[in-house]
Amino acid sequence: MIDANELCLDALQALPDPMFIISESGRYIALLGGHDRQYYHDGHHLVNFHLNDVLPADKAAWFLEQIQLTLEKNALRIVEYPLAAEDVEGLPTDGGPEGELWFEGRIQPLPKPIEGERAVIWLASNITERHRLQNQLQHLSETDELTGLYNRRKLIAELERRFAEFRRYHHPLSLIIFDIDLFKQVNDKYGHLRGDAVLQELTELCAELIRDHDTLGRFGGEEFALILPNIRATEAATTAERLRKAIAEHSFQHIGNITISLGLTIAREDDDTIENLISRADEALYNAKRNGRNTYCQQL
Ligand SMILES: Nc1nc2c(ncn2[C@@H]2O[C@H](COP(=O)(O)OP(=O)(O)OP(=O)(O)O)[C@@H](O)[C@H]2O)c(=O)[nH]1
Repeated sequence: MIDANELCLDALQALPDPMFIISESGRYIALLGGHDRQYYHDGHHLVNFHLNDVLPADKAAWFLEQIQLTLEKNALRIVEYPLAAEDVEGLPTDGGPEGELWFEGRIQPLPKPIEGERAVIWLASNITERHRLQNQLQHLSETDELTGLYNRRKLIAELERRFAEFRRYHHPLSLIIFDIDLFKQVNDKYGHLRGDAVLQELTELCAELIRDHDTLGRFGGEEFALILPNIRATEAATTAERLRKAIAEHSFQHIGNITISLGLTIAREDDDTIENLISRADEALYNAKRNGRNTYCQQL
């Protein structure tokens, strides 16, 4: 006949992921499972130590906060966090995965106190590979393949974020939309691949001319957008002129000189959405084209 207690214990010991039992004050009460050294280090020495004894202060505080929140909610909580073997005092470094690992922690309150203290089960699954893929996917979904710049989707999200800051804190915000003049002729004369190379070279040139917190992205086709937070209209106009001049003076590989036209606007108190900003910048760009190209116009 099967001994249910023995089976339970065997099953717990064989858990693929480490299961910590941690008290409300942060003491490791027990550790079960997690024996595969391909995914986990041996953390058995942690038992009876306190989170503060073995983790850097900020990490220990974060773990304690998660335990507290779980006990308050009295329900399962799922968190994701990075942790490297070097972060954990006394962890044997021979064997076990290297570098920063990402974990999913499934934290569940225990029904009864242990030695007078409330406690949780903290099941830690190594999700490093999943995390890496998620990052890669996110990067792909936000990036324009040809230029490596933010794509339209990410630009819109970034503009939304900056516009919310403008509405909330009245931080000034400018938007420049620019596009290459007569780019169709470049493609027709030199071919699409050379045209692509121009888009890449132009990207590198522009990236050198903007501030760290400005956001440059490809809005679509040969159209780019530059989001300039915390800048006055006059400074944004200086940036527009700087870009225009730098492009006009640059000799692009194989094709020589090209020019761009730019439309500039700033966020206004009566703007309801970023669509207002985008359409004013577009209008300004259209005016720049009408004014003979290789220039910038503003629609404030
Ligand atoms: N090589 C290349 N060309 C592109 C890409 N995206 C858009 N284009 C080209 O950009 C050109 C845009 O042409 P138009 O909209 O007529 O504008 P334009 O010739 O630049 O003229 P203006 O904007 O009026 O100065 C088209 O020939 C598109 O094929 C791209 O990824 N690579």
